[in-house]
Amino acid sequence: MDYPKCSLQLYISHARSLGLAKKKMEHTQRKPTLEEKGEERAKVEVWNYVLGFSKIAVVKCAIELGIADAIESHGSPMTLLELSKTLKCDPSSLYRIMRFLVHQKIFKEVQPKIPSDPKSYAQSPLSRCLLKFGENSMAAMILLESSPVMLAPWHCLSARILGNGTSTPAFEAVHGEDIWSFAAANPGHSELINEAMACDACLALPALIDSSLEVFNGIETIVDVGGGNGTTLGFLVKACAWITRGINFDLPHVVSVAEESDRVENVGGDMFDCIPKADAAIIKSVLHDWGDEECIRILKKCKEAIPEDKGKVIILEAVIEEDEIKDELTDVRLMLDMVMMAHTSTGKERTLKEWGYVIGEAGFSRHTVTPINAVQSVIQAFP
Ligand SMILES: Nc1ncnc2c1ncn2[C@@H]1O[C@H](CSCC[C@H]([NH3+])C(=O)O)[C@@H](O)[C@H]1O
Repeated sequence: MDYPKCSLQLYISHARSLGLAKKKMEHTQRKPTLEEKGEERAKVEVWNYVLGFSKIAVVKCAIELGIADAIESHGSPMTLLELSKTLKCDPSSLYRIMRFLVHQKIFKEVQPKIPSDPKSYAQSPLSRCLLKFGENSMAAMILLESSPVMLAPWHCLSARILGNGTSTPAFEAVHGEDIWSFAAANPGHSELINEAMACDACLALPALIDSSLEVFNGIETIVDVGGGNGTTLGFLVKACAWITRGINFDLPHVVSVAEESDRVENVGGDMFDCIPKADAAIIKSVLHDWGDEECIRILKKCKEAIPEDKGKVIILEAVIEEDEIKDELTDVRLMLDMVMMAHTSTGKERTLKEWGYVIGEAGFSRHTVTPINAVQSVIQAFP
C-alpha cells in the first residue's frame, strides 16, 4: 500500500489498526544478534572470494599496459588524458581500471590545485612494485603466477587431493609433464620462471645480507644449487669480497641462458646426480619444490659437495609457524604451500619439525634456524 511521504502518522495508526505496528517497530529497533552480524560479514567475505581473481587480473593488466612505468618515466603525477595518450589506451576503459586500482590503494589520486582541472594519478609504494624493472619490482612474480600455464593446474587441485596420493599431480594432469620438463621444452615459460625467481631473490638476499652476513664468513667458494639465472650469487659475491668463486648450478636449459659474471660461473647438471664441490652450498627455494624423499636425496648430494669438517649447507626456505604467534607473512607462506600443491608434484612448505626431519635423515649432525626479514628463514645445516 502506498502512503504519501508526509503521512507517517496516518501510516502508524493504520498499521496499528492492522496489529502490525508493534511487530514492525520491534523489527526495526532490534539490534542484529552476533550470529546475524557474523552471517552478514560472511556474505561480504564470500563476495571477495567470488570476485577475488579480478585483483590479480587487473594488476596483471596494469603491468602489461605499463601504467606504473609510464608515471615513473613522466616523473610526476599524470592525468587520465596524459596517461591514455602515452599508453595508447581508450580513456574510458583506462578510467575504470584506474578507479579500481586507486580503490585498492595501488595508485594515489592527486586533486588539482585549480578545482576545474582534472585530477591526476601518482605512484605509491605498491605501484612501484608493479614497475617492470627496478629493485622493488615484483612484476615478474605476478606475470608468472597469472600466466595461463600456471593458472590451469589450479582447476585440478581437488582431483589431486582425492585418490589418497595416487592421483596425477595437478601440473602434470594439465600439461602432461612436470614443471621442470615443461620449462625445458618451453623457453618462454622457463624465462618467466627464471625472472620470477630472480625477483624473489631480490627480496630475500638483501634481507639475508643485512641481518646475517656472518653466515658467509670464511667461505671462499660457494655453489648455488638450483641457482636459476644467478641472481642470488650476484648479490653474494658483491656483498662478500672474500668469496673468490661462485658456481651457479642448475639444469642445462637454465644455465645456458644465464649471464656469466665476474667470480660467478654457470654449471649445468642434475642435483640428483652430482653437485660441484665448494666450501659451502646455498640452496634457495628449491627444496620446497620436492617431497621429503627427494629433499633427503638432494641434501645428501649437497653434503657430498662440501668439506666434512668445516662445510655447511645454507638453506633459504619458508618455515611454517605452528604456534599461535604468527607474523604478517604467515598468510604468504601458507599460500605458497598451496602454490607448491598446484605447481609441483611433491613439493610443500615445512614446519621446523619437518625441516629437522629431512636435514637429520640426510645425515647432518646439527642445524640452526634464523628468521630474516623475508618469507624465507636461513637454515644452516652442518655435516
Ligand atoms: N634436477 C635439478 N637439478 C638442478 N636444478 C634443478 C633441478 N630441478 C629443478 N632445478 C632448478 O631448481 C630451481 C627452482 S626455482 C629457484 C631458483 C633460485 N634458487 C632462486 O630462488 O631464485 C629452478 O631454477 C630449476 O631449474
